[in-house]
Amino acid sequence: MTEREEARLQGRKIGFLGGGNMAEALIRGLLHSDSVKPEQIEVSDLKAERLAELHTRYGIATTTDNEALSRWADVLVIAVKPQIVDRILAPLAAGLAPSDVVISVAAGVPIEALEARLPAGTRLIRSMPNTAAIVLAGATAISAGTHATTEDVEVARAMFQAVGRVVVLDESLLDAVTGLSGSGPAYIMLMIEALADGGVKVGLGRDAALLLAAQTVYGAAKLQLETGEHPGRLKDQVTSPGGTAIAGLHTLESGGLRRTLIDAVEAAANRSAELGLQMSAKLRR
Ligand SMILES: NC(=O)C1=CN([C@@H]2O[C@H](COP(=O)(O)OP(=O)(O)OC[C@H]3O[C@@H](n4cnc5c(N)ncnc54)[C@H](O)[C@@H]3O)[C@@H](O)[C@H]2O)C=CC1
Ligand SMILES: O=C(O)[C@@H]1CCC=N1
Repeated sequence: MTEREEARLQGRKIGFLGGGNMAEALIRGLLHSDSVKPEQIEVSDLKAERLAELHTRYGIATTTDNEALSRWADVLVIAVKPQIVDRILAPLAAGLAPSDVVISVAAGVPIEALEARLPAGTRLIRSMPNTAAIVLAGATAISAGTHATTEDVEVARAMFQAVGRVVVLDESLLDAVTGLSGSGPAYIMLMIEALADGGVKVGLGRDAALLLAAQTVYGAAKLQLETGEHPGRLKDQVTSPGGTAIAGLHTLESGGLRRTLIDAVEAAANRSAELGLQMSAKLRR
């Protein structure tokens, strides 16, 4: 993150409404990256036990009062499950100032639906991060709401850039992002587990197999990101004529790995769109 981006977060009070997996990934990433101090973060949640855990781990303030959190925060991150977003928005109105920025991470909940439940003119950003934010390797897409300023987009960009990479996209593409990078860590974990199982099947110990599987996925991703080379070319560099890699690749092609991955992204994107329609209908009621 550049100094300019870091400066965008300086002194901002960031409130997380909902202290679950995604909120913790962002909090931990933000604190590890040193772009915010624990005094700049507060979390609200229904569960006192969960709040105590977050306080102990990160030294951040906590509350069970969502409205008090919205009063305190300059940047309010909505990090509850999509299904309950409709219930938590209206009570926040009294605590929101016109200069506050609201950032939603809720999968599938459209800007239009969120804005319908927030005070008129609320500066809103919709985002789709992923859990790799916890190790500063997140992938996030953000879209500006109707009243968000360029500066608001930059504040959101700085927040997510502190914990990984960011793209700014039109909202119409966020279901696609949810299907790919938002849900993607789950797909890759399945692959790491399966690769390690493969290693065990051919005689490796479980620990060595898991380490080699995870490091291979990490290294391959880093190789593509840092060289910017087409993945097909990088694949060819591993694949000698009549060699081992082509034998493995042939098996993956026979099993339909590419088609299955494409279908998985599409299925998750469709589910995100479906959730969005349900949420929109609920929020307009
Ligand atoms: N987990 C993931 O990989 C990703 C999640 N998201 C989005 O992040 C949001 C949160 O997801 P997770 O953190 O996975 O869920 P989670 O279930 O781990 O966390 C949600 C938290 O909200 C709290 N909560 C429930 N009702 C509340 C209320 N009325 N007031 C305050 N807190 C309340 C719960 O006690 C829980 O701690 C969802 O909208 C999801 O779509 C987005 C990208 C990736
Ligand atoms: O499955 C879910 O609801 C969340 C949204 C994006 C990733 N996981």
